[in-house]
Amino acid sequence: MVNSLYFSSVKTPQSLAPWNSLHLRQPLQQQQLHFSAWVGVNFLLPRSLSISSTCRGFRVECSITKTDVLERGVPASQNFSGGDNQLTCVMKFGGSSVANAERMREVANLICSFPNERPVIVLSAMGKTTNNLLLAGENAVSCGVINVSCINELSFIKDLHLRTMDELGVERSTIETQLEDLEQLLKGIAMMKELTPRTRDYLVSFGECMSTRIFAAYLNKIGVKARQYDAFEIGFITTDDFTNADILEATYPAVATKLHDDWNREPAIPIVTGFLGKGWRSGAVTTLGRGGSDLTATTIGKALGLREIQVWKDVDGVLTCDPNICPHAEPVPYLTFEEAAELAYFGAQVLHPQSMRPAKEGDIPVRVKNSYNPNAPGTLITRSRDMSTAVLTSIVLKRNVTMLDIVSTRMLGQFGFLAKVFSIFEDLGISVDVVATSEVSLSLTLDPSKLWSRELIQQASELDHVVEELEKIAVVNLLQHRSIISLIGNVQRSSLILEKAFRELRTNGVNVQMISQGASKVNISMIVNDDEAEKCVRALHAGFFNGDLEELELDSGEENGSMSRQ
Ligand SMILES: Nc1ncnc2c1ncn2[C@@H]1O[C@H](COP(=O)(O)OP(=O)(O)O)[C@@H](O)[C@H]1O
Ligand SMILES: N[C@@H](CC(=O)OP(=O)(O)O)C(=O)O
Repeated sequence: MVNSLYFSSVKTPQSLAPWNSLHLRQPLQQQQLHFSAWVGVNFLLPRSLSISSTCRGFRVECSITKTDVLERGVPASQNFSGGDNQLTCVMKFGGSSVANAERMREVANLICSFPNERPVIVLSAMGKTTNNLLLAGENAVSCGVINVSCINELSFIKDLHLRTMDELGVERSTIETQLEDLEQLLKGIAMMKELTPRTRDYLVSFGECMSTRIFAAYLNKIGVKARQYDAFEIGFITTDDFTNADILEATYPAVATKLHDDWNREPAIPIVTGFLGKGWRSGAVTTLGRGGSDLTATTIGKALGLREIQVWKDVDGVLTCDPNICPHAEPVPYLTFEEAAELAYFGAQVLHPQSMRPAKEGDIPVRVKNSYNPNAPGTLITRSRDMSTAVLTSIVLKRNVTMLDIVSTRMLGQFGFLAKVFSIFEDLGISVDVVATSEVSLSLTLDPSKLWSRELIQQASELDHVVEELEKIAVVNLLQHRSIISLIGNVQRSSLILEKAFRELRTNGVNVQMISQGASKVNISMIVNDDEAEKCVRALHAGFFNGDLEELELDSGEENGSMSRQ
């Protein structure tokens, strides 16, 4: 018996729109609206409904009236952005920006240096705390209960947080409960000799829960009114995919209502934990995948309909390449949501892969800035940009990818081959990154983040299972330790990009094993061996960003693309 429902997406005859956009942007033409929705948290009861189960949970078909939408739905985003005294932007500060007391002081000064902003602040865990929590958990599995308090990483985490509070003049009691609970949890892990993905998420949540409490206490101490929030308590509702959960639509109205109501009751800068959510079925703490605080920030931006989302990092914006591979990589001043999403998806650590989606849906500009160098202009990510002079924007490397070569055992002209292959991946719940096909053969790479969110043993057996299933219809070659090099740029200049890229790779004696031009038209992906990938990226970067593109352009006779719009 289902007695509480949330309508995550609303299907009108015209479009599929997020729930709060319906209030704001879609005129309600009809008296009766028909909905297709996921069951979630308590929100609204429909007039009629039918429920069927699907692979991801329940699917609900229902209808409610226009009056229900207007009277019982959440307030529209316009309520949050319209007033003179409302919240204006999100500022997200990553672990590197709040790594110690000095950094927290600088971030507080930075926030105060924008007196016209009324920001929502999203914080990650301090410095490398998430990594240390994970290591502490892994050590707890084998160290025995009595040795838990001696785990090095636990001592490091305690010292860092206690020292930070002392240096900031914040009461140690601010995170007393969290430190006690953390040690208790590690003892529990030691007792069980097991660290499940669910426990792992609860364990790492202590990082963000502590950093936000300390920072909010510090702001209050210096006279800036602030209020701390745990994301899982204010409506961040996710799937139950521990360690890599997806945000559900229920989040937007819930978060907007909570932050908006509290602000209106008594204005205080909200300090929200990044990275965390609450699984809708389990009710347990979930995480959004590594680097997930960016997604928290863009989700809040969309939920509240804010003017801008700022993500503050330790680099001068999105760069032409990972600076750890190419130290001379330069900031990219402008990107479209589409370019930024491809870049993040194909491995640029600077942005979380899913973080552009809410910003794009809400059409809210994202600014990537450097908290160590606030005067640097950073990168502005928007719906469209001038592409008239753009060739290549950035080069991205994704390592340790698994590639499959699949050749049909049937004759040429056999239909349904690709459909069969992809239905095997669908059944096994494995997503595919890059694909290249001919009529009887197919090369593809598997999304490592989805694969790696599972237990190692499970991963290996899943790969075996994939191969076993595919071998019923094809000859399969499993190739591991490959890398995807993605060239993100103006694909209206693709011939120029390819000509230049292959010239550089040939000069370096590299053989490309597969190539694919994304349908999104901003990405050309090439697969090479892991051990030659960095060399290739450096050669490509030198060729495109320090090289003589003009010389090539004169020969190419290609038309310049003008404006990219999604
Ligand atoms: N294309 C890129 N542009 C900028 N930074 C990149 C890029 N690729 C990788 N990085 C790395 O991403 C880091 C910033 O991301 P991240 O560590 O998640 O920041 P934060 O913890 O501050 O949110 C940089 O220090 C840099 O080493
Ligand atoms: N602390 C989490 C979430 C996060 O977003 O961190 P950062 O902003 O420092 O990348 C992590 O390390 O994954």
